Amino acid sequence: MLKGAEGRAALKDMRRGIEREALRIDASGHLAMDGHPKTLGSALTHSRITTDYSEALLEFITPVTHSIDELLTGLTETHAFTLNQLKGQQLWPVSMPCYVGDEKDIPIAQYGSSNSGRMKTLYRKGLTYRYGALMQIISGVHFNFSVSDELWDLLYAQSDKSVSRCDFISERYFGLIRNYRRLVWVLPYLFGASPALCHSFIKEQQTELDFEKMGRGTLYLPWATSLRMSDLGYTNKEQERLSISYNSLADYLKGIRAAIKMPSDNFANIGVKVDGEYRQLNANVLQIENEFYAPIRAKRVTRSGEKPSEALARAGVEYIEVRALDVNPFSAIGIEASQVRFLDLFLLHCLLSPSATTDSTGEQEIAANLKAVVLEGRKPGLMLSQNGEPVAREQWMLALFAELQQLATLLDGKDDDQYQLALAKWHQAVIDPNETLSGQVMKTLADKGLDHGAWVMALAKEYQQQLLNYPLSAAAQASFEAEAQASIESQLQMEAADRLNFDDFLVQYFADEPAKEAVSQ
Ligand SMILES: Nc1ncnc2c1ncn2[C@@H]1O[C@H](COP(=O)(O)OP(=O)(O)OP(=O)(O)O)[C@@H](O)[C@H]1O
Ligand SMILES: N[C@@H](CCC(=O)O)C(=O)O
Ligand SMILES: N[C@@H](CS)C(=O)O
Repeated sequence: MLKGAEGRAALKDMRRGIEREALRIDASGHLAMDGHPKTLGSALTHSRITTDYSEALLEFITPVTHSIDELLTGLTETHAFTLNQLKGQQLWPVSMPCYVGDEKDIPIAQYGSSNSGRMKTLYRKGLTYRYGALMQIISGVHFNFSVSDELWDLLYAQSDKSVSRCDFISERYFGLIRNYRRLVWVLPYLFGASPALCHSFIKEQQTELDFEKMGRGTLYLPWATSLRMSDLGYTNKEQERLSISYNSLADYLKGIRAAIKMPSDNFANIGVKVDGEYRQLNANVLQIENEFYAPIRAKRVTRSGEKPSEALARAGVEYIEVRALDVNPFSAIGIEASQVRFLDLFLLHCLLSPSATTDSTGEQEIAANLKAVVLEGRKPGLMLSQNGEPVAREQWMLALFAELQQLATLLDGKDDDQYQLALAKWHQAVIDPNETLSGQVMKTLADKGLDHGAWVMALAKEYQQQLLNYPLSAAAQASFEAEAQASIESQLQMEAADRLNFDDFLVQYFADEPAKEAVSQ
């Protein structure tokens, strides 16, 4: 049905958005200790330049677009504008942080005196008490994705229409999510780029991982792909007991709603308000839904004051957020076009393939496969488990790539080869693990005989030059300057408009909305 011109056009018209995080560092490679530069505008209200956990952890957000070129050009322009404002500071171009002095010195992001701004900073203070600042300055790239309305029309027309179009879309996005979770290990295998880290990252952490040492201060695991996605990285054990279901939007919302109300003894021991001072938003397993660190999220753009789950309950799933990407060290903007095209194919495959619901056995298999690939994904002959049966990593990937090849050929049609070229590039990594990003990182460190930190510093400098030389148009420059100014005005207006005191604001935010079932539009 999708092979005809109409189906092909409907498939091709995907929409994408990228969020890229990067630490600001000084010329010696140490974490920048100054505040978010005023010339970048307000981190609270700017639509494209904000901060994540730390005042030094920049986050660049692209507007949603159908065009891959526009997506990556927009991301590049944001990087170039920002580098021009950083007065010699650079961006740390890998996921795992380095050269952090005392963890207590890591500045959490500040968003001003408005209630929303204070809530964002308090949330981050809670994350600090719960997980430590070092984990929270790990950087990632998030890939946001949706398919066209035309594709939904075609798929819905083919369905039995037993549910509304809106509910049909939500359930199909959850089918995508379930297939993605069964295959999520493919992403750290291909794109994981944190097989090594600076010993300073481990210093206080207990780890049973038997790291090997390289140079003066580099620790690595010989076959690792993404330590960022390991227990040492941007994950947390406390959330494993949540067992949030992806079998339907309704089940998912039930799980999320329960989690933000589930008390945690560990986090209660921190205290919520001690001697009149807040330490965290509350003592639940999740302070807010953002704290659920899953490798993929169902999303809908929220209205002002709306929680992510309320937006989903109001009008169903609008897009999905892939959160399993390390920063690509071989790109000045943290991601390259061939990765975007692979992700298009991968996510379309997850959407269009049959998708069984998952039970606890399936969840265990998903977790075991991911852990194996994160810690030793490049190991020759690595065996994984598919529907309870042992399968070699290479064999599973070859079967997957054969299916993606059909999609690539269909999307390219007669007049293009971009998807087939992208797939062919990453197919090399299926055959030879050295062609994966983590394989290339290890090869680079070995060839250059460099410490991880020294290599990353050299990259940071190279990308600084590249981005400072980027020919930012006068119009783009003016647009960034105007938005920076407007965002500062907007923050001041928010601060002036607050009527509630902070305590009452938090009470209102967490007030029990009548449970809204997932509704048809
Ligand atoms: N329909 C859509 N399809 C694909 N991408 C979308 C769609 N709508 C929004 N996006 C993208 O999703 C991203 C949203 O990022 P943003 O940081 O603004 O929101 P968020 O992720 O919900 O916020 P936070 O990071 O604080 O949780 C943007 O890159 C945007 O372009
Ligand atoms: N820094 C986290 C993401 C932070 C967040 O939850 O947005 C990462 O490495 O993906
Ligand atoms: N973005 C991360 C760190 S602030 C979170 O929402 O938890």
